[in-house]
Amino acid sequence: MKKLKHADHFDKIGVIGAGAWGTALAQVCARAGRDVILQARELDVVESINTAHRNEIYLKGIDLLPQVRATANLSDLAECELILAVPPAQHMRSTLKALAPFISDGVPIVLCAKGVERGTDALMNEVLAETLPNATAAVLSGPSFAAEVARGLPAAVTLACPDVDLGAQIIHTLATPTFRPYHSDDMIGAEAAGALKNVLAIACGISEGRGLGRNAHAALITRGFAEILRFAVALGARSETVAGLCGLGDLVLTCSSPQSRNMSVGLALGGGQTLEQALAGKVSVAEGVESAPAVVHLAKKLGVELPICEAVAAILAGEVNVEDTVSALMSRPLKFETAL
Ligand SMILES: NC(=O)C1=CN([C@@H]2O[C@H](COP(=O)(O)OP(=O)(O)OC[C@H]3O[C@@H](n4cnc5c(N)ncnc54)[C@H](O)[C@@H]3O)[C@@H](O)[C@H]2O)C=CC1
Ligand SMILES: O=C(CO)COP(=O)(O)O
Repeated sequence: MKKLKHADHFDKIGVIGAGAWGTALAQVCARAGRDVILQARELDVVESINTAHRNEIYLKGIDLLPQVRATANLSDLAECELILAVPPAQHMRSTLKALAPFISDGVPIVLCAKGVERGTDALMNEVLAETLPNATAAVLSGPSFAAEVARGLPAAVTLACPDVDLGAQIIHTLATPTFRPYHSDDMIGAEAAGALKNVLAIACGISEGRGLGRNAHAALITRGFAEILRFAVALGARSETVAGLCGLGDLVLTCSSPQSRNMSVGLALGGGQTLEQALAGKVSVAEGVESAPAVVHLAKKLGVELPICEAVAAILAGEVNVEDTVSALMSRPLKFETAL
């Protein structure tokens, strides 16, 4: 296999996964002047992007640049110098396995899913290490609703890559006047924060849907931030990462807008719907629903207490109701206000 030589930026970019975020990121690449190819599983998505320059299934009503080309074939990504992997977290393993025969040794893969794998409790970089051991990992995370990014509204995100030179190349590849990636070397912190904020957004949605008020909302965000910090640091991350865009930034965004799929699942649950009703008819993914049990399981292994995430997992599993959960959270032993 051919070894890649890194330049100042990458020109040929492959994006796997044409959901809302993969499509928006392909648009970012095109806007940055890169040669981008977007791989979709659904033939009607490929057709719609290549003919109407729209992804009407996952990113309705947004015009895409004609330079965003779609394909159903992973083999069309063979010449790409950089791959953005954007499937839902629970499908990252199968997606990377399917990609394996087509990519060059050592090709950098930017992991863009926010979640923890159920059954293994693996972060996405661990899934990558197991499926494509020769690939170089980076993580893209941060406050970035796909529709806003695709429209060209300003957004700033974290690009975490332990290889400083490679990280610099990736941010220069993706940066545009409206998309500003900041480089970090703390991949674990970015991944941990991205996975937990989705679970915490469900909690904020439940609170909002049940009419628990602004005080409860602020308390959930703040104590949720403490949970991210404990969890990330226990995994070996730095606390300053959690204070950045991929942590505090994304937590604030996702917990504050019904644009968030995770928050809207919470809103429905808080409003009295069952999980089945809340998810009915949705084509889009709410990662917190899938990741909550894995997050809680991994935290137990790490010896980290995550009362809010545990409460969300129990509500999602139908084990407890909202009222009893709120009472249980409020009657925990009183303590010093420390995050760690
Ligand atoms: N939508 C957003 O604003 C953002 C999403 N993300 C993250 O990006 C990841 C992907 O989310 P979205 O693009 O929003 O997805 P989406 O909810 O828009 O679409 C679902 C995606 O899942 C794919 N899919 C369904 N079954 C699959 C399977 N068996 N194997 C592989 N793929 C399958 C579909 O093809 C589609 O690409 C998630 O981890 C999400 O947290 C991150 C930042 C922003
Ligand atoms: O991760 C996101 C924004 O940064 C998108 O959040 P939702 O998946 O909850 O819509």
